[in-house]
Amino acid sequence: MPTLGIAREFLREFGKLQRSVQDRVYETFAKFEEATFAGIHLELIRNVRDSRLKSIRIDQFWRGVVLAPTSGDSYLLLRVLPHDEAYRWAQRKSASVNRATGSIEIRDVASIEDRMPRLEERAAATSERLLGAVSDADLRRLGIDDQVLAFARTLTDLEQLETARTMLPEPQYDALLGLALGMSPEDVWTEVADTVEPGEFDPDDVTAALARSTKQVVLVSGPGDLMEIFSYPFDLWRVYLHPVQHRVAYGSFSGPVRVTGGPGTGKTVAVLHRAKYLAERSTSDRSVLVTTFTKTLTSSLENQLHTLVEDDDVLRRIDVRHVDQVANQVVATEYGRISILSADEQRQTWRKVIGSTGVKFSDAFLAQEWREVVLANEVVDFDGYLAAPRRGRGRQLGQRQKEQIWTAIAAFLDELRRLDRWTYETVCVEAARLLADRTAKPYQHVVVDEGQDLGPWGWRLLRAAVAESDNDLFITADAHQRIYNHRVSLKQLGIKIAGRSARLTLNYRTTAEILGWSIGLLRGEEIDALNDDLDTLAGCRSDVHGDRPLLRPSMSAREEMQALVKDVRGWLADGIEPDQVGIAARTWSQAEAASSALTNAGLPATSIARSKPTAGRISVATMHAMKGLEFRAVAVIGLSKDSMPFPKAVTPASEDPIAHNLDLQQERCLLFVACTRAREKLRLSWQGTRSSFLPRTDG
Ligand SMILES: Nc1ncnc2c1ncn2[C@@H]1O[C@H](COP(=O)(O)OP(=O)(O)OP(=O)(O)O)[C@@H](O)[C@H]1O
Repeated sequence: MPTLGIAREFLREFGKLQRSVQDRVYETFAKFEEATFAGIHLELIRNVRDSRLKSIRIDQFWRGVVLAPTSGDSYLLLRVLPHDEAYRWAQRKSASVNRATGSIEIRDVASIEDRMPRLEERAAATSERLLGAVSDADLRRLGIDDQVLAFARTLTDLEQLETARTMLPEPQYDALLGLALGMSPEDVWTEVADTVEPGEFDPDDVTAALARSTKQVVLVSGPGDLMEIFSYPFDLWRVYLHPVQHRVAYGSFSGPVRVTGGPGTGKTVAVLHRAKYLAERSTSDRSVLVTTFTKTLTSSLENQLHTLVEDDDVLRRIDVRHVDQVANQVVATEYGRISILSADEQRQTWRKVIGSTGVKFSDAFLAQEWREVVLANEVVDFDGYLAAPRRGRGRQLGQRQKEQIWTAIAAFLDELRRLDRWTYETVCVEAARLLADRTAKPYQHVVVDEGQDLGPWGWRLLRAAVAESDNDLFITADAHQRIYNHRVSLKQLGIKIAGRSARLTLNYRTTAEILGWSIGLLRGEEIDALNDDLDTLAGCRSDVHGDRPLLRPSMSAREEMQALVKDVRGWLADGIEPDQVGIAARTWSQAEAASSALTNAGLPATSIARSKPTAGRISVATMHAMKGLEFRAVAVIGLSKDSMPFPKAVTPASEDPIAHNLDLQQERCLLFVACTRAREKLRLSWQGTRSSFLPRTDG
């Protein structure tokens, strides 16, 4: 029976073809099961370097380029292009089998040859080498062959490598990029090894190579499968996972697992598949909790689970709710309905306490001290407070000051009790206490997305909600996207992940240009990764290329809004649907202003603080609310010196230098989150002087 493979890279292009051409592509290949390709009629291409590359007629103008090995019955569809372009494309390419992974790879052999003399000339002028620290033996072990090795040895900077991306065979490019971005050969090997089956590879056996090429090729098992793939060319995550995603989502583990990875590397996708895997093996309803920290994210997880899981019985076993909802339910079941203080009411309560006790600290300082020292360390009395570590707090306090603070905190808690009111934190603390005493836990498995933003009280609750057992907790997190100042150590919270960590590095969302630019915003920041270790973005990369981010200065707020309306119109005119456009602002009032400007200009816009992203409407939101979402085009507005970092969110250095630096880091992370929501277009604007976070030049 013939095997048909579709190059994943082609699928993205397929999604952009006209509907009529897409239909013809489907019709051409839907017959593959009944006819061998000899029957479908492959045409020879003249002057081709690799005679296994043939053309197939799609319609009068369009041709497919197919890799059709001389023996066997396997075929790989590589491209669909207008006739002449398809021929030119094929004439420059050749196929091979990677030595390390055994997977199929396509290279632009003609361009590599064309590029070599210039690179050699430049290399002769300097002793600098991009991969000078890596030995030939390591490169070969990672699958680099003779031609690519010679090429790699001439490289003197990262840009030369990046511009060669479309020429080099993908697995070899990935390995070189990982090394160039600072990964060790061992780390690169760990990634490569995930895709390798032990044994020798026959370089001529294309059928076996296709089966091994899960990263590059989607294998089609029949017309139904083909229809499914062509119907969701952008939703491949439902069916085909990166090997690391697959290993973590479909493996069995003897305890909690942590998956880290930069933005867009498929952590949420891993969460969704994990929930499906666990629910399929579970027997009772609502036994798998899928959770995160906000309402918008929770509803987005719920929608995606409905896309992934078709069986209603399996869906019923999954309970999607955010951590505060879980806590609320536990506490309300015990005590009846509870009432939570709003942020404003909390501030007023602190101020009242300051008035009655006469302490000389601000309400913000006391609230932080309570959360980050008292609650984080489960302090219950003054002696405990004296002994507690003050992680992330820089201001030194003497015994007398601590006495004052403790008096204020005790008065605040008395006031909560007197009013019979709660805060989100106290609900979590109480829920964790109630659950810790129970042997029958509410869940068999807990799956957490965006774990970097849960506070210690949230983690204690989740730990108490599931018994310590195999596959108890599955956690994804990216500390670079931490937008609330919670610094936790999972180890200290009783969540032991030693030996059960994985890192995702391939970004599926954002173009390399947007990702690289956004990573630049965080350069030099040391960011801890939930477990007393540092997180890293080394190796985080994207294979898709596009425009560089656009920086748009304005003289006034009015001018900034006018330019925004103009650029958004341009995106819509280019065919980007309104619901694929996101506008992010640092503050609520900036978001409101943008929403009004767009609406007044007749463009459909919705503020997603009030409702979910809506079909047919542009989403406008604060950067916080953008978390976890993605859009084809994103405008980040209001990036003036006075708004970003947002002064109210930054503790003055004079009050607490450590908190000051952490607050600045958090503001940078927030901008990073907003920028990495963009798939293809990113535009940043400000009025007057630009934020110090932005590069000084626009190039
Ligand atoms: N294996 C895959 N194949 C194709 N696309 C994928 C794959 N995994 C994820 N994606 C796509 O990549 C994009 C980002 O995925 P996802 O939201 O899971 O990333 P993330 O790491 O959770 O991102 P963030 O931390 O920035 O919110 C989504 O559009 C998703 O559909």
